[in-house]
Amino acid sequence: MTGKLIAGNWKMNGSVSFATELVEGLLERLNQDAVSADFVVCPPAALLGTVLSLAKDTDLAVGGQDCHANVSGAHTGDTSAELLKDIGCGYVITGHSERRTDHGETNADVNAKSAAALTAGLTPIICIGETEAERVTGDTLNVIKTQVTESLPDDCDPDNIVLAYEPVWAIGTGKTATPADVADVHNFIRGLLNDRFGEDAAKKIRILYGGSVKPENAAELLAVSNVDGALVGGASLKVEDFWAIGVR
Ligand SMILES: O=C[C@H](O)COP(=O)(O)O
Repeated sequence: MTGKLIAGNWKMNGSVSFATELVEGLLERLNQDAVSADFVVCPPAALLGTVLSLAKDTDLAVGGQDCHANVSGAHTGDTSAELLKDIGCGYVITGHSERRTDHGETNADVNAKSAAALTAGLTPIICIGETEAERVTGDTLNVIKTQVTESLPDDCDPDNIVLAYEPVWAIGTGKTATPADVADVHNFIRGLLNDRFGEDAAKKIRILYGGSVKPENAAELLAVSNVDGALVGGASLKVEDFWAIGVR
């Protein structure tokens, strides 16, 4: 692990002109500022070609928002991890709560997709997080434990995975978990990773926080123990805001 990882998930937003302007803005800043954070953008699949051609041979990494667990085959509308790797991606988001909800993805699905990503040579950003109902009933840590246990592939290499803790109730709502809440969950996740991989290996795994991260709260959240970066939705669509989250 080096600096913080700031990942932008554009979700189903953007256009060719939007992507061009945003990526050019990021590259301009990457060229000018001394940056310790690593930046990755995850545009919709249809914009990957545009973004990859702009980001080629730069420090801006690019990722997909999902991949299929299979290498190829009759899976209309899906994209394999191999293809993402082939076109130049370095990352892929797996198990985002919107895919778990919209497409019924289970921990087993997320595990299989993450394994496919690793096999293809991509770094999966594996998303976990409790719903509001689970939080209210005090089940947060149980849910997190199950998700971490079941979503991470058996033989995954800690060097090549990223976790993202995103409380579902904080996504796109403007509600953010308090630094104390984030610390509790991130420290708990680190403990689970320590148990599974051993402390030396587990410390290589970056644990991102996601859920209404913006320039105004980024410094506080990124200063929390075991918060190694951010997975940013809405604020990643504005170059000034996305940049300000990672460079302060
Ligand atoms: O993947 C990103 C997260 O879902 C967070 O989205 P948000 O920053 O719009 O709350």
